[in-house]
Order: sequence, then C-alpha cells, then structure tokens
Amino acid sequence: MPNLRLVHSLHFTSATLSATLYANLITFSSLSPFRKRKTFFLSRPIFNLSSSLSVLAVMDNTGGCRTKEMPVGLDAATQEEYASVSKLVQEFTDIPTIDKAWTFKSETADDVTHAMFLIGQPNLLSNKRRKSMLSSHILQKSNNSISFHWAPFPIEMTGVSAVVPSPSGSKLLIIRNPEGDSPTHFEIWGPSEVKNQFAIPRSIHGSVYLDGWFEGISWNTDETAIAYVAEEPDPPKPTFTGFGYKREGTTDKDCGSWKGQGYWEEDWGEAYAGKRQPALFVLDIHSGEVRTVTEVGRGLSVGQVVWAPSIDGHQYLVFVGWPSDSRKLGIKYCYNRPCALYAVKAPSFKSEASVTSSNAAEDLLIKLTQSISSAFFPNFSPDGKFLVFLSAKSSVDSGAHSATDSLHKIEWPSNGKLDSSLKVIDVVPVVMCPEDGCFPGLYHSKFLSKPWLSDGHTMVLSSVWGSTQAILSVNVLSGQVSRISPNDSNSSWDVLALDGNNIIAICSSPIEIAGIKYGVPAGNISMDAKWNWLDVNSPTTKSSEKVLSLLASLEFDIMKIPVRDASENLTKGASKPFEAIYVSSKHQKPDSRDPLIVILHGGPHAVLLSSFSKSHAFLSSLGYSLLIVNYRGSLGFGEEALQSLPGKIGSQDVNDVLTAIDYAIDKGLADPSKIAVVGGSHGGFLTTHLIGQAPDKFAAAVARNPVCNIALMVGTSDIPDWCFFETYGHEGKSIFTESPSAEHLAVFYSKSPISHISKVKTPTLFLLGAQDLRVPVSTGIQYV
Ligand SMILES: CC(=O)N[C@@H](C)C(=O)N[C@@H](C)C(=O)O
Repeated sequence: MPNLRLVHSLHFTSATLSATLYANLITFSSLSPFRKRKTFFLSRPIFNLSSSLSVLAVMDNTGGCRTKEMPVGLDAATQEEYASVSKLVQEFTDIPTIDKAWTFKSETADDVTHAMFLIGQPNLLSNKRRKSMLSSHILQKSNNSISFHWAPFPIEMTGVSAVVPSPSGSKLLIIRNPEGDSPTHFEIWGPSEVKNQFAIPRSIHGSVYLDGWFEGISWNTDETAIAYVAEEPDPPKPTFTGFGYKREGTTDKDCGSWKGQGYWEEDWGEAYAGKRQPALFVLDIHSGEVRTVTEVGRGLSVGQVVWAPSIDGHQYLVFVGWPSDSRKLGIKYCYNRPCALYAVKAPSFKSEASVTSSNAAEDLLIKLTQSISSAFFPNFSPDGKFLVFLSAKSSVDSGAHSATDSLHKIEWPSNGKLDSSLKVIDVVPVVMCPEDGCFPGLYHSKFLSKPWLSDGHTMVLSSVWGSTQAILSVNVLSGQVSRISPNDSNSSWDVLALDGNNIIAICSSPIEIAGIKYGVPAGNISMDAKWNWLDVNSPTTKSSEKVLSLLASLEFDIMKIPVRDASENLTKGASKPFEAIYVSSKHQKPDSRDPLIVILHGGPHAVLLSSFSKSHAFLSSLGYSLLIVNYRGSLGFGEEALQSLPGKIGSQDVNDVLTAIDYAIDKGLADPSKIAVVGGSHGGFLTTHLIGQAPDKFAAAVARNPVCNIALMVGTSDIPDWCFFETYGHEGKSIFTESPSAEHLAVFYSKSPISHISKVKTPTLFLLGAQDLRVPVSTGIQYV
C-alpha cells in the first residue's frame, strides 16, 4: 500500500500555494521531462473554491516517510533547477490578462473611438491581483484600415472594486468595497475630476455584489441614479453583559460584555460563506441618498438589476430573483437553482410624500417570467421593445447543475399595465443533438451591457462551441444564430466590447497568449455577413522573451475521439465523438515521446476550453504533453451528450478518459509508461477513480479537492442534490432527500473512487482545501 505523508497543514493562499508547489515540490523521476529526478506538478494552481486552510497530502509508493522540512539535502544543481523553474512560474504568472473593455465615441472626431481596457495581473508575493487601466485611441483611416494608439503605461486602480461608465459615456462610477467595518465608497467621475463621492455606511448596506452572478450595477437613462445589488445590512449582534442578555446591539464599551454572532443565517454555500443576502438599492448621484427597494422582501435573493424603459411615465427596475423559501443549496456553478425576472417600481427621490403615494396603489412586485423555471441576464433592446434574457431551464428542469441554455424575449409594453401575463417567446432553443460542425447550443454566454449591433435587433455574444469559445451573432427577431469568429479557428474567442458594428475581441489558444482582434463586418450586417478579423498590436502580448520562445516551440490540436460504447442504448447525441485538446512540443521525436499529463475538468457539466491557461502553458513549456479531455457530459456538445452522463459517473466518464488516452497512444502521441492524470473536484473524482480502476496506467496523479466518497460528501456538502442527480441520473432529482437511507449510501459508495481504493498504487499528490463547502476536506482525508 502507498504511504501517506501529510506534507503541510498551513494557511496557504492560492497564489503562494501555486508558487511553492511549482517551485519546490519534489519528485517523480519517471515523469520529469527535463532531468532524471523527481518533480511534482499541479493541474490548477489557483483553487477555485475556498481554501485558505489547506492540507497537502502525498501518497507515495516509496515506503519511506520524509521529515517535515522539505525538500531536504538539495545539491547545488537541484537548487539551481528549482530556482529556474520558480522563475519560470513567476514569468507565466506575470502575464497580464485583459478582463474588460469599454469604448467611447470621440466628441470631436467621427473617426476616433476611445477605449479603456481593464488589465489584471496577479501579484504572487502579496497574493493579490493588481488591476490597472490602459487607454487607447482607435483610429479609422480613410482606406478603412484601423490603428490602435496605446497610452504609454497603464494606471493602477488601487482599491477599485468596480468601474461602470454611464450610458452616454460622460460619467464614470467607481465603487470601492469596504475592508472590515468601513463604508462602501461610490465616486462619480467626470472627464478630469471626481464630481461626487459618497460613503455608504454598513447600517445601510454591506459590500456591493461583484461576483458575476448576483452582481448588477445599472445607470438610469438620464444618469441621475444608479441601481445596484449589495449585501443587506449587518443585523445587530446580541450582547451579553453582567446584567444578562441584551438582544439589540449596543454601543457601550463595556469590557465585561461578550458579543455573540446572532441568529444563524443561511448563505448560498461555497464562495458565499458569510455573505449576507443580496438586496436591491438605488443611489441618487447628486444627493448621495440611498433607498432600499423594500418591496422585494427577504423571501427573494436578488441580482442582475437593470433599469427598464418607462411605462406610462413610470420607472421600473427589472431584476432576477432566486426564491429561498426552503433550504438555500449552493449556487456557485449551479444553474439548476430556479430563478425568475421580476419588475418593481423604482424608488423616487423627488419627495417622501410622492414616494409613498406612488407605491401605495400598485402591484408592488411583478413576476415577469411565470411560465419558465429560469430567467437571468435581462437586457433591453435599444428601442426598448424587447426584454431579452437567458434561461437555464434545461438545468433546473432536469437537475443537472449546468446544461444547455436557451434565449428568450418578452415584448415590453410601452404603455398600459405591466403584469405577469406577458408572453415568454423562444428565440434560441436548447440544441439536443447538433449536426456535425453546426451550432451546438448556448453555453455560459454572458451579455455585454451594450451587446447590440446598429440594426437594433442583433446581439453579439460569446458561447462555448465544442472545446472552443466562439463569438456569435443572434438575431432576436428571427432567432438566427451565426458564428462570426472564424469557422476554421481552433482558438477561443471572446467579445470585449463593440465599437459601433465593429467588435473588439480577444483570441487565445493553449500556445498563444490572448491577443486583441478587431472584427469588421464585410458589407451590410446581415446574418450572412462575413467578418474580417484584424490583428491588433497590443502591449499586453509582449511577454518575456523566454515565455514567448517556449510557447513558439509548442503546437496543439483538437482531436475527435469516437466513443467506445456507441452500440449501447445511447441517444444519437451521446454516440457522437467527444473531444480532447492535445498540446505538445513541435520537436518531439516519434521514438521518444514526452511524458503526458491528462487534465480533467470538474463539474462534471463544465468544459476546458482551448483558451490560454497559464498553468497548462507552464506545464507544456516544461516539456510535458497535455491531453485535456472533454468527456461526454461536458458543455458545448448539445444536450443529449450532456445528459448521457448523470447516473453513469465513475463509468462512462472514466471510460471516455481511458478511450482518449488509448487513442493518443495508438496515434503515437504518448508513451504508455509516462502518463500522469490531474483533476479537481469532479475532475479529482475521475483522477482517483482512474488510479483505482486502471492502476497500471498512471505513473503519477494529482487530485485537488477530489470527490472520493459521495456517501461521505452527501452529508456535509452544500450541494447534496448533486450527489443524488449524478449518482442516480434523472430519477435523482425526484428521490433527493436531505436524509439519505442506508441503501442510498451504499449506492453512493459503490459509485465512488473509494470503492476501488485497494487497487491503488499510483503516487498521488492531494491538494485539499480545508474550508471547501462543496467537496468537504473529509472525503479527501478519508481516501488518503
Ligand atoms: C457543481 C460542482 O461544483 N461540482 C463539483 C463536484 C465540481 O466538480 N466542481 C468543479 C467545477 C470545480 O472545479 O470546483
């Protein structure tokens, strides 16, 4: 049996953990591509889930047990090598990313657009992320060519949490979320100075939500008010004094008192631990007055607020509401939580009297999407006639935590009454089984705040398409979807901003850092318009010479892997090939293959895209080939393929990974004696299944927060429903109970990696986040 060595039990932070591991960890000689010595490696250095207290455990097959100080007895050459690997980690980590962009038409010149790019760069040593703003002028020349003129340096945005330009582009909102008990700061900037600034105390609300999900910050059209989502105020903490329990908060500085935590309140699980319920607020940017939208009530968690076009002169807010009448199950990565669009009259700042009278007689809260189980990302067409939104109804109705999305619209009444009888019209349906090379459905799309082309009914968005991300146009009148990033590109494309009908996008691949592309429609923006993509010379791609030359020595391909069990009783979509991204050195010799790392995503209904990943690129630069397997059940391949996995986890997904590995071996792309496997969460479930079910296949493995025993996980995870759905398949949704029976537990156990533990002999590194609410640390600890 392998030995377990608990290597560290420290307060790791994600960035220091990655640096420490990449730079200093020991050791598997058979796999090291560059020296005959042992080296550990990691799949994803940054933990997705909370892990401030982490446990790092190593199971090895050497029979020996090291002392705690590691690494020991390094010779000079080893030290030098560690230093150089550590430096390389730093160089990859330092690569900046372009996170957002905004465009502003010049007031003085028609042929000039001003653009601002939000740049992110991790600061490894302080374990923080630097944010900076880089400006550029986009110049349209008379011969129709385009040139970007960059400011010489970016400006660091110290302490800035969010940046939101007003619709006209004449004002800029800056939000600074509080640290500790301090207030939230709102600043309204003009072209050269701060026009207004307000500190909103915690008695009004806590941090503004900026999580990409509940998050919503919206200017009204006359740019006098901003609606947003923030944590409801902290309740007073109970105080116990020498005279007994005082229920209300107290300002007494009584040293003899003890402050309790107050009533226990549910949160939305992993990544939301300790976050207070999201609530709706409106700020008057002139007076600094903040009004709470009280009509919503505590039964709904709210998010994604936008101002609606007025109806009969009344201003409404439209937002997403997640009911929380029963237990709040984890929401991170879980699109199967029902949600709907609601409208509420916006609070008025005119006078107290008019506020009270205008709200008194009306229906206070209107549910707009009664007929559909999920509605989110509301966005109004420029003429205000349509309210367009995405839906994860497939996910809610089936129970899969993520699935194929659909796009819908509601005709917005410009006069008359707003009520719950508005019809939800389908625009882009769920794609069950895409024809080869055709649109596979919408996955993980996000809308820009202004996604519309000049015809007023075509949206530009990005979506997962197989193992790539593609830019699409969607005509919301006809429902027609067109791929406007190049059809023949294996790279991944994401839209950053529109410049009129032109598109500012980023494009990257496993071997290419994200670069900016500028898309210009050839002719009219009809649905079959072709888009010409111009390369933009951007300072963000000028990485270190070393990194660029290492990346230049790599190549990649997206392979289609035929399924092995296609003869079984499968739907058409589940019988189609799945995909794997293969990354390798251009200079591999056929008779001596580099060691191969098989990389597996979690979820299981997620995907690993062909976009640039620093950690993956770092590993390939060290001389490892990568096989990134998007097994059936992944996003991006149609609903039938996705829904084929629930009920078959631990077998269908494991077999797909083994099929992909054998495919690579048969094609001469991998040496069967030099294969490692890495994965986190459900990817860790697969990793630990694989080393149990195929014990001779892997020379090494790394599992991050792995699901090793569903019978143990179900009792403490924030998503116990996941355990039922993925184990039992579609009946799992109806049989889900918070008190599993002995029979349920036996089935969970039998489908878990732990049921194969006796066969394991692969040296395995475990990265366990001790505060992970999703896949609790206990399942990993029990396994090791
Ligand atoms: C829905 C979900 O969170 N499932 C987990 C078991 C999982 O695999 N999570 C992935 C997305 C992760 O990387 O954390």
